[in-house]
Amino acid sequence: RPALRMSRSCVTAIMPSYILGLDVGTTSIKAVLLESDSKSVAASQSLATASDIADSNGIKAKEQDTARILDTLNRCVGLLSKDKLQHVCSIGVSGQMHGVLFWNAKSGCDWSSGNLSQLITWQDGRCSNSFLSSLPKPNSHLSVATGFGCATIFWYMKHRPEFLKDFTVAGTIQDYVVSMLCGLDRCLMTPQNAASWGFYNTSSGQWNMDILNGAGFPLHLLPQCVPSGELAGHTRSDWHGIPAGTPVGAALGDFQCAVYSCLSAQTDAVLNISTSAQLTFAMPADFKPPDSPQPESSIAFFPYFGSSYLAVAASLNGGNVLATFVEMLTGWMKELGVELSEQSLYEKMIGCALEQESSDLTVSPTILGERHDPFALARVTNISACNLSLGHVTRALCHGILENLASMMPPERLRQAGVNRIVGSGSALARNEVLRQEVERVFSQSVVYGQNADSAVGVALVLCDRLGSIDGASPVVK
Ligand SMILES: Nc1ncnc2c1ncn2[C@@H]1O[C@H](COP(=O)(O)OP(=O)(O)O)[C@@H](O)[C@H]1O
Ligand SMILES: O=C(CO)[C@@H](O)[C@H](O)[C@H](O)[C@H](O)COP(=O)(O)O
Repeated sequence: RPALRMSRSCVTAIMPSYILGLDVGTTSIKAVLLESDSKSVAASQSLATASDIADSNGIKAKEQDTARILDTLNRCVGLLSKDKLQHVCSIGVSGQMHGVLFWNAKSGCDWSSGNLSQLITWQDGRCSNSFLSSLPKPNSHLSVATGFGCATIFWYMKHRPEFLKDFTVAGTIQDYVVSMLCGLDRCLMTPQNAASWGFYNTSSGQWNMDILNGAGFPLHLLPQCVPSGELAGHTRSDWHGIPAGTPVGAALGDFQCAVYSCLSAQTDAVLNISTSAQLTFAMPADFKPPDSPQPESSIAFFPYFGSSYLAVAASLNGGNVLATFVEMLTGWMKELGVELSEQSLYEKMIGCALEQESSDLTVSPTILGERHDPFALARVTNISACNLSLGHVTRALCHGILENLASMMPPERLRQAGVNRIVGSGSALARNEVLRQEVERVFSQSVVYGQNADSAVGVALVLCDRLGSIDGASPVVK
């Protein structure tokens, strides 16, 4: 619905305004334009970043090429209509949690600045269990796992201290994007992302300064926290036609934003499957997390907005399991001298598995282990001569992904929490009918699929609901 709206310094013609929602995912960038009055999606684009870097040092590193991510982000936004971009009234950014990249404030505020590290992602495996147990115990209800920002920084302190000396700022990839857009000389981080780094107390809203200081941690690399849903600043220059001075929200977690895009009732749970997978429900408003970490629990309590929490089974093994299978097939076919695009492989796999309604092949698909059980790697059992077709294997993989999630968050646990419906989100689920069938098979609750349910839409909705589209909403930091 077009509206007469105040725009920066003048009253402009009747023209809808939009909120740009960006999600920097592990596999792809998503960009949506949300019409701010109707809250409907006016346009969306998605591009794979193809940014994974091979682990050349054998340390189980999982890094991504930051320059490629940023280039993909710029290309993705560039695919949206220029006309609409000129009417963007605020920008929200979400992205993959837990990971860390480093930059230099002095050379910063420039997309192409030289002194920028690669992104060490949530899938990184360099922090062994013995290394993690050598770290101080956090004052938080969340335990620290490999791939968490603070654990990664501790790893650099021990193994490559000289590396850290080159950088003055650290943050998640989505924090970096916000810093660049606003020209910030430091990193502002919301509790959603801070909690995902470890050594952050969600009740007090503070980093574990004393504990970290006592362990010699470089405190200057800790971002400054701002509440989830607040502004971080304004764009410092024109960006793809979006005028300078446009308000930008402090970056949020992709998981919370996916939930925000489709959680409408206390009796709903949200199942998001993208590269990873999360099954979550909202805790009652008066819920307080436990005092200390529970590393063996498959359910964690992550901060949502204000003082509310989400109970989540955050599986490290979601769409990436299928992506790894596709990669394996591609590698084998290459060795055999056959070529088939990724897209056709997915189509054929899904097609074959739809024909194969069930399989007695059993796949436990935890190729990355799980945070509560890092040593339980994937297994294939019950192999017979009759269950090795592409249909059987794909069906068993998809079933295994859902069985694993259900073992982390059993249907009975959902029932006890009053959940009677599961809302599906995420593009791995949206693009894979076999996964959807398996959700419906494994969980007894009814299942619906959110339209436009993903993090980019969620973060745009947050901006829409929390800040309105009124120009000049005051930022936390100017
Ligand atoms: N052509 C395809 N058909 C079906 N599923 C796909 C296809 N391409 C990728 N996927 C799935 O989507 C997942 C990535 O989803 P995406 O939403 O892009 O992730 P993220 O939000 O983590 O960046 C992959 O891990 C894979 O399982
Ligand atoms: O692990 C958690 C929460 O602990 C996840 O919810 C978190 O979003 C993910 O680890 C990463 O952010 C990756 O998300 P995605 O790229 O799979 O969408």
